[in-house]
Amino acid sequence: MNLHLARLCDIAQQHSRRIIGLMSGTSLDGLDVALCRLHGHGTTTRLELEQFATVPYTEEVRRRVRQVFAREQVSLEYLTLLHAWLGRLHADMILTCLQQWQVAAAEIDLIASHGQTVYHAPAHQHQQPDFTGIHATLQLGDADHLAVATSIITLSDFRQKHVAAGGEGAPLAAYGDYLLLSSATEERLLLNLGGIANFTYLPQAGADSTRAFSTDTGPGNTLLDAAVRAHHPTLSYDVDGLLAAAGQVHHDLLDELLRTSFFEAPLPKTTGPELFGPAYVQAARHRTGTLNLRLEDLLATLVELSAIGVAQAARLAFGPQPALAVYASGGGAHNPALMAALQRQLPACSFATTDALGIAPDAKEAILFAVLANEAVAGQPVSIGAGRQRVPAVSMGKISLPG
Ligand SMILES: Nc1ncnc2c1ncn2[C@@H]1O[C@H](COP(=O)(O)OP(=O)(O)OP(=O)(O)O)[C@@H](O)[C@H]1O
Ligand SMILES: CC(=O)N[C@H]1[C@@H]2OC[C@@H](O2)[C@@H](O)[C@@H]1O[C@H](C)C(=O)O
Repeated sequence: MNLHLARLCDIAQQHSRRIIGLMSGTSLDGLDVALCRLHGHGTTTRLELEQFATVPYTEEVRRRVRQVFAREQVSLEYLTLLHAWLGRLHADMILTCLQQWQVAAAEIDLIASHGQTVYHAPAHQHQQPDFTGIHATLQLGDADHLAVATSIITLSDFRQKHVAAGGEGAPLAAYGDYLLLSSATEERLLLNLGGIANFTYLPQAGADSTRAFSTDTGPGNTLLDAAVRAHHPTLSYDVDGLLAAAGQVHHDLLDELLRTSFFEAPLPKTTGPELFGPAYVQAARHRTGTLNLRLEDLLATLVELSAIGVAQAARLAFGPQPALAVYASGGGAHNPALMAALQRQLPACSFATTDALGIAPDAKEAILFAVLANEAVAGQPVSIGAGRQRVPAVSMGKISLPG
C-alpha cells in the first residue's frame, strides 16, 4: 500500500486530529491559518483552536491576484502561473507559521486548503448562453504544492463536490456551523461579515439538520474596501467604521443600489464581487448623479446596503420581524458602523460575536475548512438543509499526497 495512504488511514482512525485550516477570502487581506485540534467527528466534534494567524498579503500579492480576480476576461497564461505560484506562496506561509509556533510539520495530520477564490459563477449570475443552468466556482493555489512543500497530506478544492452534487459551491459554512455551534436551547443566526456577507441558520433543536441552511446575503465589506481604496490608495479599509459613522445615507443612491434582483431572489443563493464590484456602485452613482458624493456619505450608504442585504435575507427566511440570536464573525464584526446598521435593520434580534460561543470571529472560516477535512477523512457525509438547500450529503475535498 502507498505509505501516504496508509498514513491517511491511520489519521482517519485517530481519536483526534491536528488540522491546519486555511481561508483566503474575497477581501484579499491575507491567508487565515488556523491550527485546530479536532476531537471526534460529526455531531460529537469538539474543537480546540491551538493557534491562529492572518498572514497578510503584500501589495504585490494583491496586485497579482487582482489581475484575474472577478474578471470575465484574463490571460490564460497568467491564470495558469498564478495557480502554481499561489500554491507555493500558501505553502511558504504555513511553513513560516509553523516555525513561529514551534510546531514541526510532522506533528500536523492534515492541511485543509480553501484556496483563493478568483471567480464565482452561479447560474443566476453568469450570462453565458452556452452554460445555462451551470454553476461553477474557481479557487487557485494548487494543493499539490502545499503537500509537497510541507510534507503534510492536504485536502483542497472543497467547493467542487458541492457543485457536483447540485449546489452553487457556497456557502459551505452550514456544515461546520451545524457541527460546532448548534444549540438545543437557542435558535441561532451565524452571520459572517467578510467581503461578501452570509449567514447560517441553526434551528433550536440542534439535532435537526434538515432545517439548517446557509446563504449569502449580498455585499459585506467588499464595496466599502473598494470605496476607501479609490479615495485613499494607502488605506485598505475604513478602520473602526469611523468614516462611515461621520457620513449620511444618500437614499436615492441606496434605492438605486437595491434595485438589483439579487436581494429579492429566493434563498439560498450565492454571489461575489463579480456582481457586487466597483462597476455596480459606479453605475448606480452615475444614474443618481452622485459621482461627487463625499467618501463619508458613500460609506454610510454602502454600510446601510450591506445591513439591508442581511435583513432582507432574514425577512425572506423568517418573516417580517426576525427575532434570533445573531453571532457575527469575519472582519465586518469589527466595524461598529456596520454592526449598528444591522441592529437598526433587525431590531428584534440580539447581537454578539462568535467569541460568546468560544470561536474567535476572525478564525471561524479557516476553522470551518478544518472541520470539512475532518469530516472527509473520519466522518459520515452530513446532510444539511435537506428541506431548503436540497444538496445531498457529500464529503468534500480532494486529496493531495506529499510524495
Ligand atoms: N477594525 C475594523 N474596522 C472596520 N472594518 C474592519 C476592521 N477589521 C477588519 N475589517 C474589515 O474586514 C475585512 C476583512 O474581512 P475578512 O477577513 O472576514 O474577509 P474575507 O475572509 O476575505 O471575506 P469572505 O468571507 O468574503 O471570504 C477588511 O477588509 C475590512 O473591510
Ligand atoms: C465562492 C466563495 O469563495 N464564496 C465565499 C465568499 O465569502 C463569503 C461568501 O462569499 C461565502 O459564500 C463563501 O465563503 C464561506 C467561507 C462559505 O462558503 O461559507
